[in-house]
Formats: sequence, structure tokens, C-alpha cells
Amino acid sequence: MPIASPVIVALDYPDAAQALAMADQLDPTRVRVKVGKEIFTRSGPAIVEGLHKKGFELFLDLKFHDIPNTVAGAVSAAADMGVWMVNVHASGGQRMMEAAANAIANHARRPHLIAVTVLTSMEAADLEQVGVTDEPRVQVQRLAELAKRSGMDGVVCSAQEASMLKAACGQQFELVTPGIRPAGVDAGDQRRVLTPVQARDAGVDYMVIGRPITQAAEPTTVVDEILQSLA
Ligand SMILES: O=C(O)c1cc(=O)[nH]c(=O)n1[C@@H]1O[C@H](COP(=O)(O)O)[C@@H](O)[C@H]1O
Repeated sequence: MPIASPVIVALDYPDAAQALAMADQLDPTRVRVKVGKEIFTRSGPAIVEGLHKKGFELFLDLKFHDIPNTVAGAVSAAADMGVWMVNVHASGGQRMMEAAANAIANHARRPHLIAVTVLTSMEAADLEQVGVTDEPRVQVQRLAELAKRSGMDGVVCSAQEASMLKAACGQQFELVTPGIRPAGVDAGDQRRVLTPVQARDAGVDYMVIGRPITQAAEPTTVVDEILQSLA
């Protein structure tokens, strides 16, 4: 049965034991979890299996970005693992995203297929260094519209762009937003941030939250506080 919570906890840990220990403190009926590049590179599909066994719906965040044939195969492998959500980089282009969508179109357990627009750690100066002179929100909307045309279910963006994208791409187009920081919590390397309540009010569907929970002295208290603030 799908869970109603918008919260996805990013399990960014250097080993499976720590990620699984954190998961043991979380309730799979109240939050989803995300497996990213650090833990997956260390532990591989075993960490996905371990979290599935604990009953979690899982976002496999490997941000595939390669030639269409390679990304199609990678997304297909993710679907075979039974993950709930998987992502690619929208900047891989329309043919790459269409190949990814086609690869899983008829999969029995088709995951949500999401495209990353502009990383939430990037601001205008970072984009300029890679040759994009538009403001982040302009580039985000450009890539979100391309992702929609290419058959993606939604995008990863900052909550700062959520209301703009709901207007541009429609209510059904899913918005997954990292860069979430409860008031007073250090932004770290994130640049385009909002609080959980601001993100909800902006219309996001899912919020990815890592260090504010995983680095807290009492992670479960932080999860409770976030969920209560959203209730
Ligand atoms: O795709 C992602 O999940 C992602 C995209 C993005 O633009 N920014 C971003 O921070 N993320 C991921 O979201 C998580 C955010 O973690 P915290 O900054 O610790 O809350 C990390 O696991 C990032 O890899």
C-alpha cells in the first residue's frame, strides 16, 4: 500500500551497517528512503535488498547520465531491483530520457522515472562556469519541460522552483526536492534551499532530506518534528 508521507530520507553513509542502523530507527509507513552514489558504490544491490526487506519504498538516486543505450539498460536494471523511484540527468537530452522511459514502459513494477534539472547545490555562478548564462530557475524550467516531453514522471528541482513548475508542467508532474533545511539548520553545500513547510506550501510532492536527519543527535525526533510540522 503506497504511503502518504512526502519525506524521503537520504541514507548517505559510508557503509551498509550505518545505513541499515539508521533505517532501523525509521518507520517504513511514515517515510521512504533514498540510496545514493556513496552507499551504492560501497555496497551495491545488497543495500537495496536489505532496505526492501525492512519494508521501505526506495528511491535509487544514481542520476544516470550517459548515451541513450547505456541509460536504458541502467534504468531497466533498477526496475528489475524493484525500486520505487529512479533518476537520470535531464541534461542527457531528449533521446536519452526517451530511451530510459521506453526501457521500462512495460515493466511489471515500473518505478517513477524522474529527471534531475539543476542540482540544488548550484547557483547562478556555478551554472555560468559550465556555460549556462541563464538564471537557475530559467534552466530548471527549460529542462523540466524537456523532461516532460521526453516521458518523465517528474523532476528533481529545488522547492524554490516548485510553484513555477506546477504552473508550467501541470499538477500531475511530480516534483522531488532536495535542499530541504528545517529553520536554523546549516545549508552545507546546498544553495537553493527551503524549509519543509515552505516546500509543502510551494506544492512539492516529495522532499529529500539527508543530513538534517542523519547527522542529528536524535534523528527520530527530527523526523517526528518534520512530519508534525507538515501534518
Ligand atoms: O537527486 C537527488 O537526490 C539530489 C539532487 C539535487 O539536485 N540535490 C541533492 O542534494 N540531491 C541529493 O539529495 C540529498 C540531499 O542531502 P542533504 O543535503 O544531506 O539533505 C543528497 O543525497 C543528494 O545527493
